[in-house]
Amino acid sequence: MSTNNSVLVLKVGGALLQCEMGMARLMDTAAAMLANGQQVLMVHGGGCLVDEQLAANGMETVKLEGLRVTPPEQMPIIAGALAGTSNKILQGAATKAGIVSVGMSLADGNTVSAKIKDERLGLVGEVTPKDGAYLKFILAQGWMPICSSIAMMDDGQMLNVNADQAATALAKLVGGKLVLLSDVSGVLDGKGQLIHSLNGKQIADLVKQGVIEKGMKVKVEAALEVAQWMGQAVQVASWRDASQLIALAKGEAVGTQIQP
Ligand SMILES: Nc1ncnc2c1ncn2[C@@H]1O[C@H](COP(=O)(O)OP(=O)(O)O)[C@@H](O)[C@H]1O
Ligand SMILES: CC(=O)N[C@@H](CCC(=O)OP(=O)(O)O)C(=O)O
Repeated sequence: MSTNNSVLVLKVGGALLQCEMGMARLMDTAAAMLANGQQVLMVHGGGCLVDEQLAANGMETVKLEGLRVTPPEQMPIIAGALAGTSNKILQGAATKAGIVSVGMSLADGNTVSAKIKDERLGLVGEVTPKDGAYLKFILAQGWMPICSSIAMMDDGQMLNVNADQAATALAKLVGGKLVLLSDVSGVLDGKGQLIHSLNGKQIADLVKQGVIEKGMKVKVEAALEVAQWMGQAVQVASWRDASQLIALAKGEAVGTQIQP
């Protein structure tokens, strides 16, 4: 496949949305990149907002290996929290930083194909790249797409997709460079120290040892899939760390490099 490094796919985790300063710093970084002619596609989660909204509606949160079990009655709340609240909070921060953005979801523009991932997870989706025309149009204007991880099947059924897996499909679609930004500085070892580089075998070992678990397991596996597809490292880093953002803007390696 051809790799086009001109698009930077930045995935941000939900905890960012609860940190005004983190959002402002990240959006200022993105604004500077855009001003430099760098195309930026932002993909976001919002797991903690979903947890809050479900609790406020008297509903329970159940996760299986980092993925939210999504019964049909929870789907409207989850879609509201991700495609609604989370998406618009980020769009607000982007607008404040002077970025022209397009708030969207995986359901827009024929961008991905979506199907049920595993019946045990309910309305959880698995997405594959379909048509990049809509995203490429937005990017070509110098605008920044801000994409939530709500997808739709051909019959109109909404699906809840893990946002790291959403970013994987979009990075493949645009042949972009993927950076997964979380609330931790990267993948940490059993002593809480940053691991600078990981390959597939090392990831499998750390998962087996229980050092990499839950959301981080989903994240590193998503990163590995893209690293192998692109033939280049995918970075897992932090939106919290101002120095990582500065390094990122310079194109330097930050956080943990997930090697193909
Ligand atoms: N080895 C590990 N290194 C770092 N974080 C880990 C590790 N194992 C599990 N985690 C957990 O994974 C979380 C990041 O995954 P997740 O909550 O899905 O992030 P995000 O919402 O940013 O996508 C960390 O905050 C941490 O609690
Ligand atoms: C299926 C599944 O687990 N969907 C996730 C989507 C949001 C997400 O991934 O948010 P973070 O990036 O903040 O973790 C969820 O419902 O929490």
